[in-house]
Amino acid sequence: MSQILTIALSKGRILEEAMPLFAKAGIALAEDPERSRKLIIPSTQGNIRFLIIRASDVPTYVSWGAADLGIAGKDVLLEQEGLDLYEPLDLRIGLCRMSVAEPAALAEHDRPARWERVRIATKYPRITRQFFQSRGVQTEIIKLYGSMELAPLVGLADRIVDLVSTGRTLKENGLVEVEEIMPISSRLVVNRAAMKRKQRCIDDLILQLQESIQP
Ligand SMILES: Nc1ncnc2c1ncn2[C@@H]1O[C@H](COP(=O)(O)OP(=O)(O)OP(=O)(O)O)[C@@H](O)[C@H]1O
Ligand SMILES: O=P(O)(O)OC[C@H]1O[C@H](OP(=O)(O)OP(=O)(O)O)[C@H](O)[C@@H]1O
Repeated sequence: MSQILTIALSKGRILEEAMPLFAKAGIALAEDPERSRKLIIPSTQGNIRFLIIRASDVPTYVSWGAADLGIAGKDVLLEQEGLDLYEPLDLRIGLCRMSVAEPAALAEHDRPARWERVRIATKYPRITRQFFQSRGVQTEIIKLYGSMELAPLVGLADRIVDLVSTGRTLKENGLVEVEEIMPISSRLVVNRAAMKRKQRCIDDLILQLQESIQP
């Protein structure tokens, strides 16, 4: 008898981009989570169910074993301390990059190689601290939960660290990307105990998803 697998993911872009991968593996959600208010959604394939949660909560559910697997951005995974998750697959969805950006006027005469002290607004204080520390730059970090692009426009910070994809959000707010910190994509993460207890089901799912990933 096959065991039940619980997969945690977030609504919005991850759900949108992950659904075609699951569909290629023969797995579909029984209800559309963008319409339903249900937080546990069964799949059409009996032994898999989905938990619909905030993107930044996915690692928590998986590391405590409340979900066996999850899909989370590398940004979210790197930002949370002390995670012990197995990360078997880069799903190559949610593709973007983590970058430092600043007002175009500042960028005209700014020299990133000469930064000594910067004031940065970001949702990612840990990644930001590590990046600037590795370059010997002192940071004052202002933690925000969204709309980082606003901060330099109203004097809350000189610069931001945020995700960039098309660059449209930066452009429409008069900001430019000055340094790329790292490329970002979403990963399949697995609870370590579940990996042992439900090894066959999880291995099968990993293999199926691997075949669905765009080269
Ligand atoms: N513009 C983008 N293009 C591509 N991928 C992105 C983009 N912005 C974010 N992502 C990726 O998608 C993931 C989920 O982003 P989403 O915007 O759905 O959630 P969120 O609002 O950041 O999370 P939370 O609700 O927990 O604050 C991010 O962690 C990141 O890996
Ligand atoms: O380069 P672009 O294609 O414009 O994408 C970048 C934007 O996407 C993300 O925000 P998102 O749309 O997820 O909004 P939120 O994080 O504030 O929910 C990110 O925080 C940027 O603001």
